Amino acid sequence: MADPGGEQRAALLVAASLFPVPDGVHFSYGTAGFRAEGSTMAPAVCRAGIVAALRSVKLGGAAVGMVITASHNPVDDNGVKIVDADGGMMSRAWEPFSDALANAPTPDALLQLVLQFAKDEGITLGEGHSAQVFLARDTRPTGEYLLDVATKGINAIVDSVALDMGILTTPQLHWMVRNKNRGLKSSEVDYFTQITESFRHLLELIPDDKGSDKPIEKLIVDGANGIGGLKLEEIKPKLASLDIVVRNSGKEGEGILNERCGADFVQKEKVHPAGFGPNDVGVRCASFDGDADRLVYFRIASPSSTMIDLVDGDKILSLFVLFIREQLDIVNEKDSEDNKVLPTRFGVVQTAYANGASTEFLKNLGLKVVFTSTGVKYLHKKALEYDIGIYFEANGHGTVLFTDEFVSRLESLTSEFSSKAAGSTQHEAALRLLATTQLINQAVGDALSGMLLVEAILQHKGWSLQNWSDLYTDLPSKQLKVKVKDRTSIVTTDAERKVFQPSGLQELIDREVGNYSQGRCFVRPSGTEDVVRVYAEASTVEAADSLAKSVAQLVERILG
Ligand SMILES: CC(=O)N[C@H]1[C@@H](OP(=O)(O)O)O[C@H](CO)[C@@H](O)[C@@H]1O
Ligand SMILES: [Mg+2]
Repeated sequence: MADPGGEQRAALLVAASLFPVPDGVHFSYGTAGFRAEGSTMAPAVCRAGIVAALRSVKLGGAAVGMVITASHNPVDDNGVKIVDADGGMMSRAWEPFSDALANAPTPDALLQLVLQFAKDEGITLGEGHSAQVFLARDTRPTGEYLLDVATKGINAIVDSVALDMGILTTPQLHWMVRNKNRGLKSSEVDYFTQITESFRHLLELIPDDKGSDKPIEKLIVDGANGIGGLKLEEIKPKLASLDIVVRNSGKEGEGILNERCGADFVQKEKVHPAGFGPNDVGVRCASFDGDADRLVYFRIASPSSTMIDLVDGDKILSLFVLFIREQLDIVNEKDSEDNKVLPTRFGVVQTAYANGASTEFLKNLGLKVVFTSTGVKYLHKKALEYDIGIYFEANGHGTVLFTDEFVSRLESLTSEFSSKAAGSTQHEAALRLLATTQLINQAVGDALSGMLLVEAILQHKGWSLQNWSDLYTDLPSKQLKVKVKDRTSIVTTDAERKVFQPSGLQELIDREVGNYSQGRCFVRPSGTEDVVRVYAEASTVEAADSLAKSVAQLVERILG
């Protein structure tokens, strides 16, 4: 490459020496970016800033994002995730470079890495390029400091602009980056307007003979003491058609971020979050995680127990699938199978953690369900292959993606209907689909926008949480973590559902599974923790527990 010049070299050397990597520390850009105890994150965050700015230069100055968050992890942790110009996760092709840069042992090593990478990628530095990086953080105490560190990293690429968007949910920043690069309105106010207006529109489109005439029942939202609750409080006045109470709202003094609350806690422990109790029995409740990109629903079953009936990501996916399919069927009602006005390739994407009963339910609807490895970046990429691609992780992260081509077909169809058949059922169904494309965050899973879509669909169908929950009954499942010497010695295949190495382990797992009715079990190394995860499903709680336990013992025995 052309020599970037002394100013650029000096800027990189200064940034690297400001935040050296301590001996013995190793950062790894995992499924959720870099994550560690917040006070140790500065070297990784600064260098992620350099990566983000380089990414923007590479993409001709398109906006790229950085979010300072550790999601559902404890309040003292923090992390950083890079958002690509399309609003999704950073291209996986850049992860090895991000890893190498975060761990560069000396300023000179860092400089050499950048120079080499810029050369390999054809990035020309120091020649009047432009780069812009949108920054956001969640409510963690180390957030402000790390945002400043990130800015220093971004500024180490000369002529880059770091734009602080403030304290936001992770999906808000993804949405802003996506919209900005599409030349669309991209401020936080625009985000709120879009989701609240499209929600209102969906409610207006509920046919008079549909929905329930009962008053809307209260919804209690667990904000995980994070940013999602604060944002929900902000838009509550615009959601007059909902009776929302926010608990663990993130307001000063209400509780500690993610501590015994939030979507991750609720989904994994299957008990109600802190701040909920016997008075809430039977009420429809939702839970966000700390950065509001996960959503689950639940209901406290009895005053004498902390146990809940969980409505997880798989059931949210099933509800969305039913609604969207119903609208598509109405739009296409008068057409023969091979001559539809709105032919649609509809794809449903899950991971191995999806409850087997949900997959069965979706297959019984005649849908093809495809599986990917764990992690949003895999699911999202797969879902992009369809006109409408819908994905969810059981833990509540997911969304619905519509191709631009599909949205423009839908737009022309709605204008055609409005001139020829205004107010017809077909016209209204097409408008509902269009409002859905506006409401759901197409950059990434979003608890706020996902919750509004759930609420709109429940009202449309006149359904209670019970009706929704009754779609199918989850198979009992159990997850365990096993600490081993080297988790990477497990290599999986078939979307992580089978062990490939060490050889022989899969056969032993199969033999165990064979002992259980409706048994299913898989093991995989976590991408975010130093553990091997074991997941088991069977026809009873005891059987699922026992299968998980036996397989965990196998893993321990073989991998130590
Ligand atoms: C079983 C489980 O919940 N795994 C989570 C967890 O990944 P692991 O690779 O399992 O540690 O964190 C990911 C990032 O948040 C999330 O995408 C994924 O679903
Ligand atoms: Mg999260």
